[in-house]
Amino acid sequence: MTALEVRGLAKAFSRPAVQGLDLAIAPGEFYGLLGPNGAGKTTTLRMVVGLLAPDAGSVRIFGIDALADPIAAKRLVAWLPDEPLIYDKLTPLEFLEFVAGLWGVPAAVAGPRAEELLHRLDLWDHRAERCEGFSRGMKQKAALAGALIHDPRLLILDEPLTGLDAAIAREVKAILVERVRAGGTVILTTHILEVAERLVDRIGVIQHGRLLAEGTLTELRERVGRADSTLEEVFLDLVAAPAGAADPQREPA
Ligand SMILES: Nc1ncnc2c1ncn2[C@@H]1O[C@H](COP(=O)(O)OP(=O)(O)OP(=O)(O)O)[C@@H](O)[C@H]1O
Repeated sequence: MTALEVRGLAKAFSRPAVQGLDLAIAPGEFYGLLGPNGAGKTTTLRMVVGLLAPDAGSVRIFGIDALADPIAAKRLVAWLPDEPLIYDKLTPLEFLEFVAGLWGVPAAVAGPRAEELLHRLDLWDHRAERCEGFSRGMKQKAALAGALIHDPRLLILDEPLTGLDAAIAREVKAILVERVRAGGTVILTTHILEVAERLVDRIGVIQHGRLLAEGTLTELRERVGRADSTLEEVFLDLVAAPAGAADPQREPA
């Protein structure tokens, strides 16, 4: 069973944003979705987590049809948007208590988990302060703690490291890697290609709402014929190539 299976996903606003996208992500995989600005990454993920209705296609989360049974699918997923909203009249502890309640996590489980998350994310000393006075990075950390409080099987994060200082970014990366090692599935988007290069198992590159290339870094390097190059070089080659040119298995049009 896949953790996430997307088939023929499509969404148009004034122009097509996602065009017949297929993705299959295995349980325990750390997957990076990359693409230039406006490629359709956020639109794809918003459809996956049920915040946006697709025009066409299907989404399965651990075998559950997310369009037919959105509540069952959503129970397995946490979504951290790039600009998360938190209830900033609450303190981080109150926020986590509130979010845990929404997920039906028993207080005896949520309490210690909240404490651990706040320690790890360096928010413990601020646990009794209202989030409204927090910096952008602190709010982002509180939101990440909220995403982890119900211990989701599939964690989806949109640009999770933007705005975080180096120490916290490292801690967040460590938390994500630990989740994957423990069998969790993590999908993230990032423009920080060094992050993707070091963290993820597999990379999907999308452009104009279509999957341009997918594979491990080694596979992507082979595809563009650059054995020792960085992901940045591979990525720039892929997105600069005319459609189909980077794929040796594809017949020229
Ligand atoms: N709510 C919306 N209304 C109209 N157009 C939208 C909406 N959301 C996204 N789009 C358009 O869909 C396309 C894909 O946007 P999307 O945000 O998915 O890209 P992205 O890959 O996440 O980009 P970025 O890296 O800049 O965050 C863009 O052309 C964008 O302008």
